[in-house]
Amino acid sequence: MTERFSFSLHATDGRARTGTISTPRGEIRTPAFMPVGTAATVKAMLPESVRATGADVLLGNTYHLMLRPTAERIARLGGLHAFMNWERPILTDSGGFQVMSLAELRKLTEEGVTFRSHIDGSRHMLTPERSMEIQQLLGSDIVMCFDECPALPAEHDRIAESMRLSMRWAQRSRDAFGDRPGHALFGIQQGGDKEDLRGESAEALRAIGFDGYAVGGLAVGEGQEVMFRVLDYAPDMLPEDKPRYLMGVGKPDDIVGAVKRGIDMMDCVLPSRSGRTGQAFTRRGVVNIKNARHQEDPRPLDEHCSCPACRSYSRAYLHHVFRSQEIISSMLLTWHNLHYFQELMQGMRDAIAAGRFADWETDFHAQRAEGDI
Ligand SMILES: CNc1nc2cc(C(=O)NN)ccc2[nH]1
Repeated sequence: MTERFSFSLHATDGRARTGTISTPRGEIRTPAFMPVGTAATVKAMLPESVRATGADVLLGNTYHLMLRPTAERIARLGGLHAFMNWERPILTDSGGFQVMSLAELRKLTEEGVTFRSHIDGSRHMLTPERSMEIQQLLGSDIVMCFDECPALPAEHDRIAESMRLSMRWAQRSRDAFGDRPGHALFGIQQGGDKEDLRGESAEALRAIGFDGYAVGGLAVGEGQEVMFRVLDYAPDMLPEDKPRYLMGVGKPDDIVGAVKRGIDMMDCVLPSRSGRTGQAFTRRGVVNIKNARHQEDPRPLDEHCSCPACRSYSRAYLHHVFRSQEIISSMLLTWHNLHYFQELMQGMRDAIAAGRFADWETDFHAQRAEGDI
């Protein structure tokens, strides 16, 4: 068991990399997909079920937990790991992104953001210092800098102004985080889809020095083509010996394209959220289980899948429990989707280690039927 945080690369294939992040709470195999546990739970899943899908690390949301039940209460109860019964690594975001997308009556200043809770209208403030305090109260293993994430498309000057604020906040986050062996602080590169601004941001973060570096400000409406164009240069601007984390991504083909371009970690609500809306991801594409064509289909979602949904239930059954809004519908489809996402990551880790990522990617795209299946 290591007392420190470290990252070691095992193999590269083109720009794709595979490695291990070692933390005091366990190892993270990269490239890694992090299920999102917003309110101290991965919705519709027990923690042991999340582990059974192959997840090494979860994401927790600072914005939600600071509002309810509050970071102070979670700290009094022993921290987020004990509270939610997940003893492996947890990465928490800083709250910056969600305060801009969920909170009401937001006011942004150099100091930070004041806002009203979307739950009960109570007034709150997030600053780099407060965000570090909250993430420390939660007991997070990987802490994210407090930053601002502009929506795209946006003008160069607007993106520049936002990125430079985020870099000043990155320094304040670093100063407030202090020296915490075994805990990591990740900086977040901003700069939208502007290569010069992405470079300026990377240099600013490198000068401050972080344990890992996120590519932020993407998957905010720019579309896959623009996102991949940015990923054609942005990750390589970041230190190659540290983990690179692409925030908020994504669909399976987004994930494959990001790993191909040097990304080591990702998180997305897609597998869990879409599971609750009846969307099942398979190697051949998406199954919309609510579609009437599944109502008497005795086959599993995916005959090659070993998850509980595919081992023991038919599409007809999944169609029925979804239509009936039965709780087991969310349980089975979420489990299946998280299992599929982890299988995708394992497939890429193996392919990169064997130097056959290009063949694996060709096969990945070849298997995907057009449209619904
Ligand atoms: C779903 N898309 C998406 N983009 C994100 C960007 C950030 C970011 O730049 N934080 N500083 C965080 C979460 C995101 N989720």
